[in-house]
Amino acid sequence: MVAVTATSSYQNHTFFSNFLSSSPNSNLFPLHLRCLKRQSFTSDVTAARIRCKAALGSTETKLQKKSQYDIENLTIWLLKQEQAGNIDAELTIVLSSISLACKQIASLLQRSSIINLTGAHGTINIQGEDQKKLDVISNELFCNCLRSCGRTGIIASEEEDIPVAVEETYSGNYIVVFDPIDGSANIDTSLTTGSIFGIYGPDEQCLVDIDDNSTVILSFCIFSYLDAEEPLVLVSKVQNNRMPNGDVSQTHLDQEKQKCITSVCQPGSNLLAAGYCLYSSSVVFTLSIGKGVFAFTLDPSHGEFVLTHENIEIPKLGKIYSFNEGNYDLWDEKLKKYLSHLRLPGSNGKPYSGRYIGCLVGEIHRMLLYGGIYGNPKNKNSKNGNLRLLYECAPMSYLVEQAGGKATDGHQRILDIKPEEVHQRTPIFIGSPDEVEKLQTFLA
Ligand SMILES: O=C(COP(=O)(O)O)[C@@H](O)[C@H](O)[C@H](O)COP(=O)(O)O
Ligand SMILES: [Mg+2]
Ligand SMILES: [Mg+2]
Ligand SMILES: [Mg+2]
Repeated sequence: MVAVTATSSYQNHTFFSNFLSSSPNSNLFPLHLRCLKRQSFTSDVTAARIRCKAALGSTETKLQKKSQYDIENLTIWLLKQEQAGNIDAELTIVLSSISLACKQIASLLQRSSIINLTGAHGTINIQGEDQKKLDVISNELFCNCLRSCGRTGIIASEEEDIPVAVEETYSGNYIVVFDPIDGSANIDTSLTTGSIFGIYGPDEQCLVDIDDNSTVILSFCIFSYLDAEEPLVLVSKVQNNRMPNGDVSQTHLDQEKQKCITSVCQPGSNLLAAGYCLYSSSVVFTLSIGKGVFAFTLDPSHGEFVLTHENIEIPKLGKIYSFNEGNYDLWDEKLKKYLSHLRLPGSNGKPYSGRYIGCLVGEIHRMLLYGGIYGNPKNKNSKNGNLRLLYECAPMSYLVEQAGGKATDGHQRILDIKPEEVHQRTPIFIGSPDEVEKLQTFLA
């Protein structure tokens, strides 16, 4: 017998299915997976049967083959990965909550000019960028979904000054880093934008550091967000370090804050999963859990992410380069020579094509499918380029490597760099393996 209590949290179908699957009665899971499959497929299969019957007069042989009617949505895909032991139930829930946030953001972006969500929010983030309204709202949507799912301990976002701990009642183990809207300068012109995310497990070193007598895992921090009226002090599990009146000392809070930052600042090689959602003529949720790259396109008529790109492999070579050439005179000489080389006509009489969207997600999505190279190099005005290591470059490098590509800062693999700060920037060159190698010969 399973009892379900209503909560105020925003939950979707996968959260509920995982509630069932994490039930002590493990028999529920396969049964439930079968139910899910039936629910999702019944109407499509019925429609397929009717159409086949009309067209061919025979249904069976047609339906036994893999056809356009074989639809797999993100929920089913995640549950299958879970059943195969590739991810645990908790990570399934986290990923599902992120996909929910992305659907919400996609919907707002589509209507942004109509519902007054274009333009500036009037605030500046810690990196000195003017925040758009949708930078702020999308950040809240991400935070809300991650909090509601109850499986996230700490989040770090482009739009948050420091990592934020999820309050104890909702807290879980996973650490999620994200850029809620990538390419937000494109919002007001209805051009391509995206969201980027990466998921880490708890940092081992950090756990070892915690006092033995404390039961705290990752829910030790002090920050609040969203609808909380008062800053929440999340210390109830920290039994030690209390002052005589029961309060927690400022020094201790500072230490815990530092531990939160330490937990988040992991190299990309520790990522357990990463992905992006592209908001363009289609909305495409692209994901890796360390076993290849899969992309799911939002079917707006059903509100479902449907598997459309299975096991994406980046072409070894490509004929497109994406650099902001407005910075050309600010680059170093070796890089200029490389760009000049790309602009020379090749043996077929054609040079590389230059394409630049101004949105990392858009550049990477195109590159995963067509190949090529993207660069955001250091320049005379910006010694580390524009992009942030933790929630832009590392998740994208993880995806591109999973698809067979490469990512480097010019000297070392992006995934090997351990961030020292949450908003640290890094130069990046990323793309088809042979293209990145060629660039490295120019930079050597
Ligand atoms: O959109 C981006 C910045 O991210 P943001 O909107 O701040 O999340 C990047 O993806 C841009 O591609 C990049 O910053 C553009 O760099 P420049 O062309 O300005 O050098
Ligand atoms: Mg920004
Ligand atoms: Mg960005
Ligand atoms: Mg952003």
